[in-house]
Amino acid sequence: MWFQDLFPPNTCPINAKTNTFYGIMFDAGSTGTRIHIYTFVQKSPEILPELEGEIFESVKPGLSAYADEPEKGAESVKRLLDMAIDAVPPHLWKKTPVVLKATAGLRLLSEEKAQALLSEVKEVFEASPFLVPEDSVSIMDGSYEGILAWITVNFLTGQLSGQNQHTVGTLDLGGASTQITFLPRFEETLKESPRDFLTSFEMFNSTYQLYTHSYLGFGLKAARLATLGALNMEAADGQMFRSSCLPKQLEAEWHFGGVKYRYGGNKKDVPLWLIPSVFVLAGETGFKPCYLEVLKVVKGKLHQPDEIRGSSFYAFSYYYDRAADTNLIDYEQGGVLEVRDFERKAKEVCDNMERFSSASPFLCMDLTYITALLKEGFGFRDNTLLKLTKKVNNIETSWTLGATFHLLQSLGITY
Ligand SMILES: Nc1nc2c(ncn2[C@@H]2O[C@H](COP(=O)(O)OP(=O)(O)O)[C@@H](O)[C@H]2O)c(=O)[nH]1
Ligand SMILES: [Ca+2]
Repeated sequence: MWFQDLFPPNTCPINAKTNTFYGIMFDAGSTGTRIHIYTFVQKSPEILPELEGEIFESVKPGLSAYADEPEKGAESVKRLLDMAIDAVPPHLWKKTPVVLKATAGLRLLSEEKAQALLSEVKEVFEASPFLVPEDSVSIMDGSYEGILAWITVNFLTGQLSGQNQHTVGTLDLGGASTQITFLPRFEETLKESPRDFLTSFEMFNSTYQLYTHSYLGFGLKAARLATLGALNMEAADGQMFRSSCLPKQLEAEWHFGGVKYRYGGNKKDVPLWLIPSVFVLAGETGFKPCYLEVLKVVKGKLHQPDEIRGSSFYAFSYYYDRAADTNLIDYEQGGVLEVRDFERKAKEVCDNMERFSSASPFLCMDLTYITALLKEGFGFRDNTLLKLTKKVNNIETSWTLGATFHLLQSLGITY
């Protein structure tokens, strides 16, 4: 506006009562890249800034799909960044930090390919009018992914302010990795957990000692490959991977992380050695044989803290998507489920694959994996409650908000 050039931002009439500022956080996930543009309002210097709103947009595929053409990957980031040019008022561009953090997709690429992608993105940031902090483009450590998602959910549900803090644990199921995070209440948990599963984190003038772990290769899409016996096969082209979790007659192709995979159902005339599990017979499909196949991916591979068996958790990303796809929850509202609801739905889908064939051919495998991950992986009880949420107060439940708070704090923009 005309008068903005006449006044410094803080004394500008439009900002006379409050101080508005922005933060731009990119989530470079394994299945897509997303921009979150947050608006904060600082009403007075003594109190914490309030989150006023979020602009969110996403593109597919994720950066890791551009492993061999990093400039194209950076272009997808640039298109999203152009949205921020429109969203943030020009006089605040220079004060608005922009950061990208990549998760499991880039963790699984070679160091060289991942670095090429990151440096192309850095160039896009440096050519923009925004504040580019040091280390603005990086691969995030898995434990931060869990901590920051926990901060987001507990901030949005009001558990990080005031005296009576009843924090909730969080479960995130991505394409390539999965995270579990909670604040232990019992001494036993602290004693029995591997040291690198426990971490101290400071936020909003409090220190939280959290249990968190990120399991690389245990995201929903990586688990599909593991079930098919195709994980970490760089040259999978040509080979056919079969599973009793897929419709019997299916034969198709799938691209993930820049590799092409051929996969199909467990047909009767398939040679025995092509079937992934010794417990599964040729021609067999359905929940029982599928569960056996999936079980070998998770059983004995995850730490099971006793404390979580009876507590309830917030769950999002693919937990949410698959529950919504099968009408276990409302797509917009989310809902509360028990672990056994995923098992019931997995049985229904796997034992009637023809009926669900119009949905994704992986629906049976995905629901069975989620069931096995929750029960045999983390050791949850059948009646453990899961609160499935996509948004709280219209803000995405993503680690990106926690990361933005952390960023603003480290830049001294908030404290
Ligand atoms: N509600 C919501 N879901 C998200 C957001 N970002 C990613 N997801 C979900 O995350 C899942 C994909 O995981 P992704 O981040 O690509 O893989 P990762 O790198 O293994 O974490 C899908 O279920 C997405 O719907 C977000 O900001 N909001
Ligand atoms: Ca993710």
